[in-house]
Amino acid sequence: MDFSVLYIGSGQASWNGAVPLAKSGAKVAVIEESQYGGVCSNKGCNAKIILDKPLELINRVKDLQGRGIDGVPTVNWEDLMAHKHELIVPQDAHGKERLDNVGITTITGHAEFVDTHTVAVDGKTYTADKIVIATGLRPHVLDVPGHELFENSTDFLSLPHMPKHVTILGGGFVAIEFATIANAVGAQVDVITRSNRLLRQFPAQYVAEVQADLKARGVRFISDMNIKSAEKTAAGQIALTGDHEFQLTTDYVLDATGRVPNHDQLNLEAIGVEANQRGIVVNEYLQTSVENIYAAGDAIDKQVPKLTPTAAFESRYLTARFKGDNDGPIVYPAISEVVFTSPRIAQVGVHLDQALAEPDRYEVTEASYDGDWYRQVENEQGAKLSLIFDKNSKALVGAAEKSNNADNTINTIVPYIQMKMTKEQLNDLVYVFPSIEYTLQRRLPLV
Ligand SMILES: Cc1cc2nc3c(=O)[nH]c(=O)nc-3n(C[C@H](O)[C@H](O)[C@H](O)COP(=O)(O)OP(=O)(O)OC[C@H]3O[C@@H](n4cnc5c(N)ncnc54)[C@H](O)[C@@H]3O)c2cc1C
Ligand SMILES: NC(=O)c1ccc[n+]([C@@H]2O[C@H](COP(=O)([O-])OP(=O)(O)OC[C@H]3O[C@@H](n4cnc5c(N)ncnc54)[C@H](O)[C@@H]3O)[C@@H](O)[C@H]2O)c1
Repeated sequence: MDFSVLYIGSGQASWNGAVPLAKSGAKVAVIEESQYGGVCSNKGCNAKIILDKPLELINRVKDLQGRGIDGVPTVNWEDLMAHKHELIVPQDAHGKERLDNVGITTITGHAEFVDTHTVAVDGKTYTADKIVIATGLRPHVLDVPGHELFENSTDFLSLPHMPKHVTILGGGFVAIEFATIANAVGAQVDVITRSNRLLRQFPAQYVAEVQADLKARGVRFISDMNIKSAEKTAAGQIALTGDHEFQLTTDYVLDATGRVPNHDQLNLEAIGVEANQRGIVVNEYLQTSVENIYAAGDAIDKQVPKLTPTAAFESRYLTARFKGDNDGPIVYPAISEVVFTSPRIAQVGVHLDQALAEPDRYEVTEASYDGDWYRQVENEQGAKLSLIFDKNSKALVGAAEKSNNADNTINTIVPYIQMKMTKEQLNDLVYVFPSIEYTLQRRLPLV
């Protein structure tokens, strides 16, 4: 065999495990057909958070108007985009170097299976004892006449000029995060959804509040609407039609109707790897229906969120398994999530909606930060934290927050929940004062 382990794809689900595996002496190869480092590094999380940063700052400045700050700056989209390019363009080369530097063989091109131990790239074949499929997802394309006029998340993250009127199809992460950005940069934003519920992963109450906030800032929501067609107008705009004779003319359409697995381009049927429209089917060891072939990251059909930290966790799990350090099944920890709206919503552990629906099992305490002197240093209004306790064990089992600092608060809570920390242990943590963490600690039932 040419290699001990061969990874298809170079994203978070690949390099987080491949690098330590190679360092331990294994003969490792990574095949990448596009940019090294995958979606998060090149056209996902990293690029998005750069575009979000000025919004976050501006929101904080707005909250302090007349309280020490006069005047609100505006976003210069072209300069911001240049800053984004400067940081993101080198990621591809860095991603390859990270692999080359530890002796991993990098192969650039599209991989397809020949048999269960052999993969072909541009007519050349490579063999390996074990193969890890880490091929991720690509944007879904809404199947309507004229869809070629739509752009996707990758296009938006390199948009040279912000159009006057941006229309977004979908109500998930990408749709709402990018609606927040386009609105803050000054575009008229319309969000068209086929149902009336946005961001299904997050607590209904907090999502409704974020939506109301976006509406107040001028974002229009058109719900229960199926788009039927798109056409270019004589003036160069895009004319959309939908249910009940709906018509809308706009400058730009972002198709944010989800992401689909790339496994349809791997010749899996020929070698018997089972897959469906949600991803590759794996067992509790991340093993596919073919014994020596594994899968990790967004590529797999799984219940846990398809996020960067889960992809990295799975990659590290596989490395521990391949090295013989862990022969048990994958056990997912408490997984935290955040949506980068302004304010943000973040959560970890038991879902707030589930906890509210099961009052016999869970106790939920909701606290508004409006009366909290430290959080009011920033004068943010309407920030809220829900803590979820198991009624039997009294343990903290979940939390959700809506605030500008929600990601930080929830990160602080992650170890409390994951380590099942007791009241005594929580009481023993000494945080910096004043700080968000100190403020949060005071909300927990300590001694
Ligand atoms: C706009 C956007 C914003 C996001 N923001 C966040 C965020 O803020 N936080 C967060 O946690 N997650 C975020 N995500 C999700 C995150 O990017 C993914 O969960 C993560 O990238 C998954 O990593 P992966 O390695 O499984 O797949 P990917 O990163 O998709 O990597 C798969 C790689 O495989 C390659 N490939 C596919 N098929 C082949 C083939 N046949 N041959 C060779 N190579 C192939 C692809 O080119 C790609 O580079 C975001 C996603 C998007 C699209
Ligand atoms: N902050 C973050 O962590 C973050 C940010 C962006 C993306 N992501 C990840 O990227 C992935 C993709 O995000 P996304 O927003 O593209 O997907 P998503 O699944 O979150 O949202 C897709 C949206 O499109 C709608 N939709 C699907 N098919 C449709 C159709 N035929 N017609 C109309 N609407 C349709 C869905 O109802 C949903 O509202 C997710 O796995 C997410 O975890 C994470």
